[in-house]
Amino acid sequence: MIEVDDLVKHYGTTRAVDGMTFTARPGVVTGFLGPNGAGKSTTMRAVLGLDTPTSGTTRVNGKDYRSSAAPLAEVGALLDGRAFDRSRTARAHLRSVGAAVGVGKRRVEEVLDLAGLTSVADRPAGQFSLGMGQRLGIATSLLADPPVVMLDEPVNGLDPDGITWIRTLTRQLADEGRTVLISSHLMSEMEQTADHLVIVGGGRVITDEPMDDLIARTSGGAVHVVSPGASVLAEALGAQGIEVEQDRSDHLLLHGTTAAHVGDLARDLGVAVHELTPRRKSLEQIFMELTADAVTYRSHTDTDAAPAEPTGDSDA
Ligand SMILES: Nc1ncnc2c1ncn2[C@@H]1O[C@H](COP(=O)(O)OP(=O)(O)OP(=O)(O)O)[C@@H](O)[C@H]1O
Repeated sequence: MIEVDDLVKHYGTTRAVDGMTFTARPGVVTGFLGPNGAGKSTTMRAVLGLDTPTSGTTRVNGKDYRSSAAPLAEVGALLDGRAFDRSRTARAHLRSVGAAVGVGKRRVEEVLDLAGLTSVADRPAGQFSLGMGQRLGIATSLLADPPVVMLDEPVNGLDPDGITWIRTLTRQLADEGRTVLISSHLMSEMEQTADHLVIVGGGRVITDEPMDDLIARTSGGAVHVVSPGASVLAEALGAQGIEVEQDRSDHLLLHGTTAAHVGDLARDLGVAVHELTPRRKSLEQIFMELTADAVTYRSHTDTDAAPAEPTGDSDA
């Protein structure tokens, strides 16, 4: 478990973290999201004792991480994916970290395999692509089999195969009962990876809740229906006080109801339904709305409704 309690970190006049409180729990993949400069990396560094808080506390499994006797066996962290000697091979790098933390060669081979690096294990890490470097960083973080894993932007530089690998790996780590805290800017990816979200802006928590709750809460209970009997359905639903939008003769958009209710009503009325879809907002849309006031660095071409990333799932 990672506990962050009223954490404050000032750099001169910059309030990098301004009263951050949240808990990342075991068995759950917690997504740590926020615009550039929101304070995510500073918080992660504070948890690892790499930054001294101005005030507030952080704890790992109930203790101050700085007092840990075996820190790498307690938290596996990826903060800077390129933090290794570039002239060393991946295998030599892992063996040297392994020797420092009391982990043998067999475990090195296991994490090389886990990270998909076995075939390039004897190449100098300096020749690695950004994605391979990320894989090596993650392999290093898992060497000592830690119960807590904290990854800052792990999918940076990874190709689709690597992104899928991170998704599967983080799920597996959480299913094994580990605490997994992962920051990312890729919302469509986080939507598929995280169970729980801590969204931050301006050094503070904006929302801290399960992903499904956040999406349901902010999507407003809309349902999309395609039916040859749309008008009959629209009349019956309207009579129940449900707000109905009919944009095409056979398409309805309903607000303040559920797919189950509409499906049951259609059955009672003997109306065929060809599509019945709860409308959910994409995490990208929700993130943009929640953090609009907290964005420090915004390009001049940004618009209010501009999911930059194709999610393909916004209205599914
Ligand atoms: N060592 C430092 N010295 C001075 N200012 C810093 C330092 N580290 C971070 N900051 C500032 O603190 C704020 C928070 O930075 P931080 O890197 O924690 O944000 P972040 O959410 O991780 O951002 P990003 O998504 O861009 O990585 C920023 O304004 C940043 O410029």
